[in-house]
Formats: sequence, structure tokens, C-alpha cells
Amino acid sequence: MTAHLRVENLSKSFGPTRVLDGISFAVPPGRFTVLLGPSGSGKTTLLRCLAGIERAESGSIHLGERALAQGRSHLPPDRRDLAMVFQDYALWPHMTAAANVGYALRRRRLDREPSRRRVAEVLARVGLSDHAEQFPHQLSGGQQQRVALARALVAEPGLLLFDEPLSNLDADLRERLRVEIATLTRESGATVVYITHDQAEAFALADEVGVLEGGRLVQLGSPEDVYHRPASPFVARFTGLAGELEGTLEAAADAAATVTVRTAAGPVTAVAGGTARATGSRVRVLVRPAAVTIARDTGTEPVAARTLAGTVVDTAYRGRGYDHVVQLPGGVRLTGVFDRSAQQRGTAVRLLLDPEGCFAFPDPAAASTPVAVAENPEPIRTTLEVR
Ligand SMILES: Nc1ncnc2c1ncn2[C@@H]1O[C@H](COP(=O)(O)OP(=O)(O)OP(=O)(O)O)[C@@H](O)[C@H]1O
Repeated sequence: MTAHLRVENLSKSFGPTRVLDGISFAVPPGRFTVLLGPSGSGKTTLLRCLAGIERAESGSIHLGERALAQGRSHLPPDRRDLAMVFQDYALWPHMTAAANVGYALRRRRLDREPSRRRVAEVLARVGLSDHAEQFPHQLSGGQQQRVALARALVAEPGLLLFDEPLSNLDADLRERLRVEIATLTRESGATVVYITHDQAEAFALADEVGVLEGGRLVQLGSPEDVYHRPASPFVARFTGLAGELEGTLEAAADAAATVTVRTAAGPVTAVAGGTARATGSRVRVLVRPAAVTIARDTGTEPVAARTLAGTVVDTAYRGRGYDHVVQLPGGVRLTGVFDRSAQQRGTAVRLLLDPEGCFAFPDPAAASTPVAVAENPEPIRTTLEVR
């Protein structure tokens, strides 16, 4: 049964440390929410509260019409209509793969034959039909996690919880299992909460991403929202930056809420984040890697004023092309600057910054002394085209 998950004002402390601080969010039936946050932000504690392994001090958790936790009432894990997949698989070592999966059906009180058929069907769905009679120690990490996934899916719970299930797997396997989790959970119709500290994994899986910072849910939105409209520098940093430029706001926000910032590397147009709107104020421009392109001299188009000069300091082959590290005047380095062809170390390049991926936030940490800003950028005589 698909069910709506509602979490309201959930708080929890361990001794003097407040680990969850007024967390509220909802996951519509059958939707997949990923909670993303650094180590210690409270992800595991939140998931354990949803599972009923941990008790919150205040707040409530509802799944459909049922209160899983509210006030003093607290349903035990096995009465919550949920299943959980753990980072370390948590299989019974003395049971075969089939028995591990079948164990989750015991509450269904199915007859032997329907139960056996259901286990075989789910093991087939995770690609383990040939391994049903093997024990966990006879299976690879990826296979063990598939057994755990099958065990979670077999009883068709209303809520599926995932605690960093891909962390112990190598890169290739992570990607394959990620796709399987995405497809199998959606086929099952369960409502899903998945926690991770890996932003790429979060964006790839989620219908909605929530970002946790110090026990608070600081942003909740679609992956596109979080990527294009980070609510704070913390969210922007945690979800991937090429680099940060300090500067002074030169022109206030226009109708499109973009601002121009003078930085040591030259003028940069950015989306105004937070209250970074007053001319002359100190800001920090946070730049997404996808916003940076190496501009090329093709002799066909006039130079865009927003290109910045830089020097390639590193080049890394990435299969589809190359990631570059580019040093800008003023010392800032932008990393993850992608181009299909390799730019050799030491090459002078011009970078085009897409304002949609540049966010200007107030810079409370900036010194009160003015930053050295570039004089008017040198006149550029070439013409450029961006590939
Ligand atoms: N049982 C406990 N007793 C005391 N402190 C705890 C307990 N469990 C967690 N904490 C503390 O609560 C905070 C949040 O921990 P939690 O494991 O929820 O974070 P997390 O975001 O999942 O981190 P990680 O990714 O490292 O697991 C941490 O400071 C942790 O030390």
C-alpha cells in the first residue's frame, strides 16, 4: 500500500547535543525523497526515528492515517509497515539468500508454496535466482546488498528506508545498484526515504532532495531546484562547486534577480542569493562546475564581456572529455571545468560563466578592507564562440 509520510517538528538530543532540530517534511505516496547531509548532520538518527529504532523527544511521524510516533505513543519497528536497507547489508549470516528474504514474509503468514514463489520472484527481480541457496559469506558485497533489497521489497511495505546502501560498493557496482534501486522501488509503489552524503547519488535518485545541516532541514526541493536555487552557501557547497570568488556588488539585482559582482578575476554576473542585493556590499560568488565553459576563439562572434582570463593548471581525463583546474587572477582556482578536448597545463584560456550557475551570497566573513579588483578588463580583440 502506498502511503503518505508526514514528519512534523521532530526533535531529538543525545545528552546536551541537539541532533534533530524541528524537522518537518512530507513524502507523497510512492515518491522518492533523498536526505543529503555531511557526516554528523543527523541523517541516520532521523532514519532511525522513522524506523522506530530511535525515539524522538518531540514531534510526530504519520504514515497514511497511522501515527507511527506522536506524543508518548511510539509504534515498534515491526508494526510500522516499513522495511530498511542498511549500509552493511545486515543479513542473517546463518541463513541462505532465500531464507533471508523469506524471513521478511513471516508476518504475512503465507503458506509455504506462495511464500516460496514470492521469494523466487523477488530474487529473480534483483538478478539472484542462481544464488538463492547461497549464504551471505558466499556472496559478493553487491550480491549481499541485492539480497537486502529483495528482503525489503518482498513484503511490499508502504515505506522503504535506505541508509547509505551503496557506500560499501565500488564505483561500477554503485551505479548499477543505484539504477536497480531507482527502478525496483518505483515499481513497488512504496514511499521511499533514502539518506546519503553523496550529492551525485542524491540528485540521480531523488524526486525530492532534502539537505540537512546540523540537525536542521535547510532546503527541500526537486534536484533541479536545489542545484539551481541553493538556499544558502552551505547547500551550494555541499551540492558541488567549481570554486568561490570574493567581490563587491557593482549593480543591484535586476528584474531577473541577477547582480554584477566585481572580483579580482573580473566582472561576474550571478543570481542574487540571500540578501546580497545592496550595491557596494561584499559578496561571495559560488560557481557551479556546469556553469563554466572554456570559450574558444573562432573569429565569428564578438567577445562576451563576461569571459574571465585564466590559466590551466591541471587536466584530468574523464572518458567523455577532460576536467580542468583553471587558475584565475587573484589566485582562485576553478575545478571541474569540463571540455571535450584537453587543454594542456599552462595554456591561457578564457572562461564563460553562465549566470544561472553563479550565486552571489553576502560574505559576512570578508575583511572590511576592499578587495583588489581588476581594472577594466583588457580590451579583447579576438572573437569567441562557446562550444
Ligand atoms: N547513540 C548516540 N549517542 C550519542 N550521540 C549520538 C548517538 N547517535 C548519534 N549521535 C551523535 O549525533 C550526531 C548525528 O549523528 P548521525 O549518525 O545521525 O549523523 P549522520 O548525518 O548520519 O552522520 P554519518 O553520515 O557519519 O552517519 C553526531 O554528532 C553523533 O555523534
